[in-house]
Amino acid sequence: MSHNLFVGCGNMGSAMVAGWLLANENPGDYTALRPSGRSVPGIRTIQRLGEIDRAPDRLILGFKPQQLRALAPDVARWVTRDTMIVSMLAGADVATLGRLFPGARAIVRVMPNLPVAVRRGVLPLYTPAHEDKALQAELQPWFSMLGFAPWCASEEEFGAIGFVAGSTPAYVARFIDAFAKAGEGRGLDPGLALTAAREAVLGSAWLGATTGEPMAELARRVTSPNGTTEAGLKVLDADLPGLVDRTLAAATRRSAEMAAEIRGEPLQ
Ligand SMILES: NC(=O)C1=CN([C@@H]2O[C@H](COP(=O)(O)OP(=O)(O)OC[C@H]3O[C@@H](n4cnc5c(N)ncnc54)[C@H](OP(=O)(O)O)[C@@H]3O)[C@@H](O)[C@H]2O)C=CC1
Ligand SMILES: O=C(O)[C@@H]1CCC=N1
Repeated sequence: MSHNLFVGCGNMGSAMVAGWLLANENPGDYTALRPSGRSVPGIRTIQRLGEIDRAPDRLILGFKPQQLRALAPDVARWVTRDTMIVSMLAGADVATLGRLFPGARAIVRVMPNLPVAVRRGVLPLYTPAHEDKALQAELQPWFSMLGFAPWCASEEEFGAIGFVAGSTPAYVARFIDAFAKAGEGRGLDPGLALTAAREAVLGSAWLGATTGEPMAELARRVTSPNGTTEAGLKVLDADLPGLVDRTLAAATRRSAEMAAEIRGEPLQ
């Protein structure tokens, strides 16, 4: 049994743990380091690395990217040739991770999103040893317990999928809230408006995933000629593609800034 040690297990680490436990993983195979002493439901939590009772096979970096350079020397002391580094740190590229953890068996990047907690996440994967089919075969079932876990051929592709999926739960939450607020503005009870908007988004994505049809076709099937949806889409279509593009561009810029900060380069 592999020992999976989270160094930092807050929002995202805890979501991953919840997903793995939901998939009937053995809680004894997971340990979380949280300096605050807060618990992670279902697994052992420690406050210092010195408290681990066995060497980790997979050491999962779950703290903030800005902490990487400060924490790496202490973490590296627990890395042997058998230890895999799994990094979920936005903006920390494999070259930087490789320099900080030179003795590791492998470096794997994952960019999960929050629905991993209910095993419906999107979690792109990248390793510089991506041609190593044995490594991929070893890890695929583990990550796939949490959702859609594609291996990326390049770090650029990994970054692009991460931008499409990693933050999307936050964007979708805003989208649902905007519809709920608009419903409230039209006299709906707030709870009813929120439930209706959330279920409509969930049902639409579910339907699209079930039929596999192009999103344009799904939209067409909703849109009666000269009906209400057509009138609404004329407004939405004028702004949404540009808005989404600017949103991802801002996240991409920030990721590049964070990568430079992590490498210790001065900000532009
Ligand atoms: N949130 C998200 O949706 C996503 C996050 N990520 C990445 O996940 C990582 C964590 O983000 P998120 O979970 O949101 O952040 P949180 O702030 O929720 O979690 C950060 C964790 O780091 C721990 N920590 C703080 N200081 C130390 C330290 N000195 N040593 C060890 N651990 C420490 C915290 O401990 P304590 O719990 O005790 O406070 C906490 O568990 C980031 O690198 C982010 O880029 C990637 C994809 C999506
Ligand atoms: O906001 C962030 O930086 C992290 C990475 C993707 C989602 N949350």
